[in-house]
Amino acid sequence: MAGHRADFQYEIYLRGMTGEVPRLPTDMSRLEELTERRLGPGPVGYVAGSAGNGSTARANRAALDRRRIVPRVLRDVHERDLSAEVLGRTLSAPLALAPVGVLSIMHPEAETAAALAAAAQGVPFVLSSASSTPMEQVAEAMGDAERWFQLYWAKDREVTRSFLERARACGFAVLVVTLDTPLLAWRPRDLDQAYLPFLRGVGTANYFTDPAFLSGLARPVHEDLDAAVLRFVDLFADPGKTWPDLAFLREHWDGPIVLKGVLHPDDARAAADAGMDGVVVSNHGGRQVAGAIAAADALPGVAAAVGDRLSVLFDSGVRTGDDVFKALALGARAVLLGRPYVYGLGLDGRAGVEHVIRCVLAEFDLTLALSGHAAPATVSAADLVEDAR
Ligand SMILES: Cc1cc2nc3c(=O)[nH]c(=O)nc-3n(C[C@H](O)[C@H](O)[C@H](O)COP(=O)(O)O)c2cc1C
Ligand SMILES: O=C(O)C(=O)c1ccccc1
Repeated sequence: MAGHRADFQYEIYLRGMTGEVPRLPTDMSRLEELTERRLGPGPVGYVAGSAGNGSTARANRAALDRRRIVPRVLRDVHERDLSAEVLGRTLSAPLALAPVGVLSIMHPEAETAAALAAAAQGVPFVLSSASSTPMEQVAEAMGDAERWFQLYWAKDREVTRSFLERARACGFAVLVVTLDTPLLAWRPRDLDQAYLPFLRGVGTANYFTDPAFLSGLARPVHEDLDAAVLRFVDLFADPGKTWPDLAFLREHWDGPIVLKGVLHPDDARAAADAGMDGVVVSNHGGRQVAGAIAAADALPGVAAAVGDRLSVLFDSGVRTGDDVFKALALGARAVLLGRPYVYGLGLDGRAGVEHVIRCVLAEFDLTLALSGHAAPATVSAADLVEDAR
């Protein structure tokens, strides 16, 4: 078989023989602290911050840390295949980059740099509705590399319809509908600094280039930024939506649809009943409901309820390759990587994002092999124990 993701390890050691060491740490759980030190409070506070006193974000980590892998030995793990079947497609590894808005606050090349890194590493990129780069521009840079579009389901039907049309026309294959953010939660780190990027017109590029959005403005955006921002704030999300409204999305999107932010098995069953194709078990990285259940604690229940009907994806708290392994063992088919790649972007642009993806996948490949598996599909609940709380 051609190379393994784990070969990145030898590449690093080989380079070391000429005196070179990696520009960024190889322990992805160290990136947050480094980024905070290098980039200063405003933007990093927005990325690292979460809802309430941060207990949900901490619970996400604790729920993964509490699960321990029980490795098996003397199984043939010489040749490994990391590919994963998700939403009727084959991914090269059970990993994609999570939708994260306003990436220009981390790096001037923003979403384009992250998308190119994902494309180069062969993992799907999920572009946020709140991207700082118009979707057409990101799509063009990506060529035919796998890309998914995350929808913030707007109050205005015409804006939603227009986003879906644009996303389809520029080659986004999967629609990820985020349901846990009908309102922005109480986020003390942002409140204390009175800092929200899109109030300055950052992260609104898809809206400010959209004909349906622009038709509701009395004057062009460059003449009245405040009015444009107010229209964005008013319509970007809709707390009035209910389950029957999903029919509208099913009607206007003919590819797979994934509901992001599902934590209850009954909501997962309702997603399947509504003709959806997948769910992302996620609490938005602890940024929405303060005090919410840890995403990893919600995962087994959702997987048991719909794992045979839907592709179950997972995010919130994934930092390292062993976290990816644990998520698979708890029932996920694939994992979305969030903050770590955003820190990689802030620290070293596209190269930083590539570094993060390569580290996580190399570590995952090694964890898989060292635990006695040659492919993700054989990982199961039997590979984990749970520490007593
Ligand atoms: C700065 C930031 C912005 C985000 N923006 C979006 C977004 O626009 N749409 C969305 O669905 N999720 C968004 N998320 C949530 C991520 O998709 C993902 O659920 C979360 O980052 C997972 O938690 P983790 O990064 O702690 O692993 C955002 C997260 C962060 C940190
Ligand atoms: O900050 C977030 O978590 C988020 O999802 C978001 C919401 C609106 C605009 C940009 C990002």
